[in-house]
Amino acid sequence: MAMLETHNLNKHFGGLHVTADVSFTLEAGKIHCLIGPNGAGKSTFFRLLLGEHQPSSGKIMFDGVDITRLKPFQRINQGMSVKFQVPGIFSALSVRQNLEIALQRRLEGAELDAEVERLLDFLQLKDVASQLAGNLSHGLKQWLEIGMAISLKPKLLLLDEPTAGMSPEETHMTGEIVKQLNAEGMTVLAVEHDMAFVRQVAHRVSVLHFGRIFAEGTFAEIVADERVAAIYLGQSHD
Ligand SMILES: Nc1ncnc2c1ncn2[C@@H]1O[C@H](COP(=O)(O)OP(=O)(O)OP(=O)(O)O)[C@@H](O)[C@H]1O
Repeated sequence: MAMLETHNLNKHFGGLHVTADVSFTLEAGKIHCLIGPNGAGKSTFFRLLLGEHQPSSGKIMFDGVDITRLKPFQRINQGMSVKFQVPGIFSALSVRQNLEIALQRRLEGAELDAEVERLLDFLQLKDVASQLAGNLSHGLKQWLEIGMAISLKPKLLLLDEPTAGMSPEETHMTGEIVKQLNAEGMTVLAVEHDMAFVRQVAHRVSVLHFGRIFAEGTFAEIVADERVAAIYLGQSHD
């Protein structure tokens, strides 16, 4: 079953055709990675899914509902959640307080406390629970962000370059977090440059190029595809 589908999605910025006729399916229960060279249109496609951009034409279905014209908050209410690269945490509050605030929309009392502890443990944030979120290392901040993004138990978690700026160890740990969330039932779509992460987590990979889906398959199929290698030649991958 499809968790998310786009049908002939298009986005123009003036004369620039940035999302070009994208028909994309994200199967429920999968981890799907979206890759592509710089400027391929990954961020724009992501923002169309979130409702931060309106498509010029086409349709977006989320868990059987047409969300094409829904506002971002309405999509969140339907069970979509996003972790951006830009921090959305409260720097002047402790790690624990950040999680409490995020979870308060869903839980209270002993259930809230138990879930805060569970997330601190799961995200390896127990030792820094009383530190100010603003003082965390880059990697720990990203995991706190993931904790906040999953606080409403979304059906679909969207991750925008979740491992940007991370060490290989932090990248690996992020992959393990994502795999565990997926094992518990969450569908995940990640825009990612780091191929080690993509190899670690992706059930399926889509390659965007000039705003179109250029290739799609398993990680092994994508890395073996000479056409995909060719579009990356001469590019720095961040
Ligand atoms: N708001 C906008 N107005 C005009 N052009 C835009 C806008 N947003 C994106 N673009 C253009 O659309 C193209 C695709 O950009 P986008 O950021 O979606 O690519 P990307 O694949 O996410 O790139 P990167 O990997 O470098 O972040 C670029 O040429 C960009 O300049």
